[in-house]
Amino acid sequence: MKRTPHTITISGAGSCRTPALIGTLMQMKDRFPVKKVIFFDKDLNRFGKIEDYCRLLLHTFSPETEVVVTGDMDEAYCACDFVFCQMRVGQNTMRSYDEKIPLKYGLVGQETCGPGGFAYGMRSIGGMKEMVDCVRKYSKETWILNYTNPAAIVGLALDRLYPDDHRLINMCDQPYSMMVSFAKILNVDVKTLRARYFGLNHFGWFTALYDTEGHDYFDTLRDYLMNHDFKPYNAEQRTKSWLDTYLRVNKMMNCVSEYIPTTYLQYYFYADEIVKESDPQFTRADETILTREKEVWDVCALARGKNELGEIPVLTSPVFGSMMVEVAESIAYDLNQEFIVMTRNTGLIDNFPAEAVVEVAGTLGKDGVRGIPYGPVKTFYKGLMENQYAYEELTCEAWMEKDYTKALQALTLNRTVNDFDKAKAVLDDLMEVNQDYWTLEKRD
Ligand SMILES: NC(=O)c1ccc[n+]([C@@H]2O[C@H](COP(=O)([O-])OP(=O)(O)OC[C@H]3O[C@@H](n4cnc5c(N)ncnc54)[C@H](O)[C@@H]3O)[C@@H](O)[C@H]2O)c1
Ligand SMILES: O=P(O)(O)OC[C@H]1O[C@H](O[C@H]2[C@H](O)[C@@H](O)[C@@H](O)O[C@@H]2CO)[C@H](O)[C@@H](O)[C@@H]1O
Ligand SMILES: [Mn+2]
Repeated sequence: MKRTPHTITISGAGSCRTPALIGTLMQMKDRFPVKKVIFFDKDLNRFGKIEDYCRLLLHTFSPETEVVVTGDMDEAYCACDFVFCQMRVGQNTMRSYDEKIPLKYGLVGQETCGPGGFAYGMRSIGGMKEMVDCVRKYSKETWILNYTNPAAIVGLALDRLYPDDHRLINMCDQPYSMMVSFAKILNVDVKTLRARYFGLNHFGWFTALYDTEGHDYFDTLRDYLMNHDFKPYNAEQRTKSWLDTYLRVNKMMNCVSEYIPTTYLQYYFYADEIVKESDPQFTRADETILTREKEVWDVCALARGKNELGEIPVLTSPVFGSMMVEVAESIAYDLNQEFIVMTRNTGLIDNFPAEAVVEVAGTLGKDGVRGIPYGPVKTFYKGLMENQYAYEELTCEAWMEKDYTKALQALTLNRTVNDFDKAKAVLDDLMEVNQDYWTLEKRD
């Protein structure tokens, strides 16, 4: 049966992931056809680096698709079926501060974890609220598929701000990416793999892995990871920093091996070691500018002024882009495909607060996310999650109430910090450089 085509708005269209997202959308155009693509960014100069390439891909593979480029929020959000949201509020300039300021105090400097994730979260909540308010001014029907980070903070804040909005969905590609890597190790088709998983975003564990025929792969995979380096599915394209990030999954499993931890848990278990290995003058923000951004922009430059694709490569994204399109497809055509999803807990993890936003296996369909009940989690994991959830909750409350004390409490609770004085020092520095994005008031 022919599938109804949809109108999508890409928010944060200037992202260096957009060209590969469009390439993937074109690869999957029969599964999720698009009648109109609206590219929206607050910085159209940045989108300008990739605009000709994106237009050329759409023109080549789906000439019937209408293309709109706009810097006007109302035009972007007034009439779309789906928003694919991938904004980076503050762009790479602010990512760089997020990563470098904590390192000054011997603290983890990371995009989504620790003080950097806190500062980024405080920026993202504002940008996301502005977007959701604008979309909802026009329609309650539009699906908002959010990938903006830190998804844990953004997801929790949006759940608190829009508690009845089941068309507002937050996703992370990290569990998906790990499953693609597991499939490669096991030499099986990832489409046949199903997982059981629990945690918070960027703070979770795989606890089961089997295929649609019921073959259980978990013990085989665990044994493999106890004895072999964990490499991402696309190791040859990864920088050393990402390869090291995957290797610490082995390291974590050499201590506690009953489950498979997601990569970013390492920032909470090996904070000191990671800080020692970090260069405070050159962090991941610098690396992405010199690698991914440059490579993408170089390919896109080949399309400037061209009417035909010819030998210009079609960028695709087997994780970030594929997941986005599969999520939209599953919702649009009510396929109820399984993903690792973020959702309000409401008893899915039955010994964890009902109002937390957790990450578990679940399905996506016309009614939104349906989490699969997990059951209780064991004390070690529950303790870690409770601590992390308290940090996330205080971060959201600090933003909503502009409360300095709550921000300080949040940072002190964060396992990568754990020290009042360091928390205060890093908070004061972050607050200073984030003045245009968020403010806090001292009330004592
Ligand atoms: N959920 C996940 O697992 C996952 C995976 C990868 C990336 N991400 C996130 O996706 C986003 C994009 O990442 P990237 O590295 O490709 O970003 P990028 O820095 O290349 O591009 C982000 C774009 O967002 C734009 N932007 C900033 N504020 C905006 C706003 N209010 N409205 C619309 N656009 C705005 C910027 O101008 C920029 O062009 C980030 O938030 C990143 O953390 C999430
Ligand atoms: O440092 P970056 O910008 O390269 O990546 C930050 C993102 O990292 C995670 O996504 C990874 C994923 O874990 C990895 O396996 C692979 O597929 O690439 C993804 C990045 O494209 C994380 O989930 C994201 O939230 C981060 O933004
Ligand atoms: Mn993620």
